[in-house]
Amino acid sequence: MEITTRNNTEYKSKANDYVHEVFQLVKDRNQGEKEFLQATREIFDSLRPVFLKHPEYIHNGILERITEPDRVITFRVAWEDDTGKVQVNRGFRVQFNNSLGPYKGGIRFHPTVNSSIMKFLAFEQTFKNALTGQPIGAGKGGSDFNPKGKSEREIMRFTQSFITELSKYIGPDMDVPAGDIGVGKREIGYMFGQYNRLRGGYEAGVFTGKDPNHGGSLGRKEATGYGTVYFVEEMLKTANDSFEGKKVVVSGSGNVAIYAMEKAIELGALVLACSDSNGYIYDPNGIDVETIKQLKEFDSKRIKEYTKVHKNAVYHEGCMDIWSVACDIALPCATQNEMAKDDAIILIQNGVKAIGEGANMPCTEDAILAFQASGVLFAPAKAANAGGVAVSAMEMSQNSMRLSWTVEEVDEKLKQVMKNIYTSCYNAAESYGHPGNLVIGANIAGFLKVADAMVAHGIH
Ligand SMILES: NC(=O)c1ccc[n+]([C@@H]2O[C@H](COP(=O)([O-])OP(=O)(O)OC[C@H]3O[C@@H](n4cnc5c(N)ncnc54)[C@H](O)[C@@H]3O)[C@@H](O)[C@H]2O)c1
Repeated sequence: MEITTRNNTEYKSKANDYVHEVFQLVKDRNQGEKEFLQATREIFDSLRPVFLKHPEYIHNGILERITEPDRVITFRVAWEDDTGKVQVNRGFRVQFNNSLGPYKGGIRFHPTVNSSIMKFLAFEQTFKNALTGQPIGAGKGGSDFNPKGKSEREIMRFTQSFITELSKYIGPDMDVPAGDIGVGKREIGYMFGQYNRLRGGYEAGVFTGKDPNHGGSLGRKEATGYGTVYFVEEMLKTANDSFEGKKVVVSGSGNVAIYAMEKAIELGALVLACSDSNGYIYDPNGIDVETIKQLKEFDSKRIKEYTKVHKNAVYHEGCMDIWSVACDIALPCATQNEMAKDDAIILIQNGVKAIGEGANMPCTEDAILAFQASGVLFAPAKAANAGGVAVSAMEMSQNSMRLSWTVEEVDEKLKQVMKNIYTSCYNAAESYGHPGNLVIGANIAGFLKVADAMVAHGIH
């Protein structure tokens, strides 16, 4: 494509046509994959101004290539339950883009896992990992296996079967998985053990999120939640504000939610509510994170048990109503599409000032638009929750060097990464004509890094 005059009307329409045509192509090729199409649509909308400045990306077909995964691996996972019955689940690994480094992204065990969800997560990961500034590509994997109600041995047998197949496609310089929903350090431990058994060696850098006692990084467990709060803190700073004295609501009570609450409290906030998939608790005295840790990390109990220890707290059945709790800052940290437009409107009416996405794509497109239209500060997931993968990349470095950094060293580096991410999102939004819009800023800043590497590596 020959483009000589930039920023003129003719070229503007060429850039728009390009985005429109490629989106049509993506839609036709990925019919019915609603989460994946939702994620691509958001990116495409943000990138229009980029193609106005950079016709070379059109010339190199970057949008067509960046939306097509390098490969999607689907496989059968057969395993035997405690009664001796054979069970079959489906396993996935989407290796989306390795222009910046080995594929990197978590593994999710949840009954809702399907091809669309895997692809959306891996696609988002492409931009997120680029934003960290570290040498990591992007992938995501998982299975529709439901760990709820399974015995420890069933989880081990399933995980070993899953990794026996996946081991053919991963490795420290090839693809480095980590945890996600339903996959914590216990499951990573089983995967790591089985992988090494199959390979007959000890490849420390093949998984991240390992136990710090054997190859994991200190500070990894806390990284996503802490990182989200560090990012929101930077965002608040530009509005001369902080977490001090703020009322905060956090959805979820898993890995991300727990450490987001912990850091917000450390910075002087009062966390009023948190949830699990059954319901939410409201504690007017402020959520006691140690009780949540005990319930979720050690006892595997439902969140309603919290009220047995804290008599002032109230349990509400149904997790979605958590957004009716009035707050200054809302941190959705549970799952995708958990905050819809109606929730956004209630939050806005209740005076919310800032939103930080700890989970991946927790807010629907309508909800984001409503926040932006009302001047609510909005921190998008691919920037705000990149702290987890950033510390995962630090785990890879430590494994390669065969040494361990202290928790303070890791936290300091994490803080710096989150500040850098904030600055690059902020600057990209400004230089492409959308000051303050961090959704657009994150998409553009992440895209530019990957796109430049793709151009440099030639067409393939
Ligand atoms: N763990 C990480 O390092 C990391 C990094 C980046 C992004 N994420 C994303 O953060 C989100 C949470 O991941 P996690 O690692 O904390 O998982 P987790 O399995 O530790 O916790 C998930 C929590 O959400 C709750 N939940 C599920 N559906 C819910 C709903 N509809 N409403 C309220 N609560 C609900 C579960 O009960 C659980 O408490 C996911 O979107 C994940 O992809 C995680």
